Amino acid sequence: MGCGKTTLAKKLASRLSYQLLDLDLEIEKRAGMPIGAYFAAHGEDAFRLLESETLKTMDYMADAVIATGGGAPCHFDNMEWMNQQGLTIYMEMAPAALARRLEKGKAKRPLLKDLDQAGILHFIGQKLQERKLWYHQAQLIVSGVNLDAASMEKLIREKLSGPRSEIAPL
Ligand SMILES: Nc1ncnc2c1ncn2[C@@H]1O[C@H](COP(=O)(O)OP(=O)(O)O)[C@@H](O)[C@H]1O
Ligand SMILES: O=C(O)C1=C[C@@H](OP(=O)(O)O)[C@@H](O)[C@H](O)C1
Ligand SMILES: [Mg+2]
Repeated sequence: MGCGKTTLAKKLASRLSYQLLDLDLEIEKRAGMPIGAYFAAHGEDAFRLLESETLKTMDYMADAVIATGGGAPCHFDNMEWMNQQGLTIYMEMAPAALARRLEKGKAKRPLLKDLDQAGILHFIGQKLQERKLWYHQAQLIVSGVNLDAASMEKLIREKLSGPRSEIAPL
């Protein structure tokens, strides 16, 4: 949460003229309500089921940039599934930098909405620790700090032209 997936996916899709999808928006369309309301009405376990089902059944073109929510890779076999579909990227950032960015947007994130700044920092640190097992399965790991679409495109092209890449070039 907060590393800039939603923001950068939009810019990257526009730069590459690729389709853009944000898994959270697709979930909101299916649920007919914002994620915060879905969490409040049905709880996190139901959200994770809907998230996994949406991830695996939404229509997307071969040329697509897809931003997921930060928890999506860490439930069910979602990460393995994504790794079979395309190039997965983890935008890594330190907890303090994430917490600073998330203070403003916490109302939209049900897991953070009731926490103060110190609470967000603690929660993010704990989640990163729990989730790194999945995040480190990403095929490309980049720093999310000061990352713009041009730099991201360059990093992706370098990865795809690498000697052991099994993914078709852009
Ligand atoms: N490169 C960046 N530099 C500074 N702030 C950013 C950057 N990218 C995103 N943000 C801000 O950080 C917050 C989280 O961004 P968002 O794209 O929603 O992240 P995610 O989808 O990973 O949770 C937003 O307030 C956004 O404006
Ligand atoms: O990390 C998480 O568990 C979540 C991240 C959110 O997406 P972003 O990572 O885009 O904020 C959203 O899916 C939901 O609030 C849960
Ligand atoms: Mg997002």
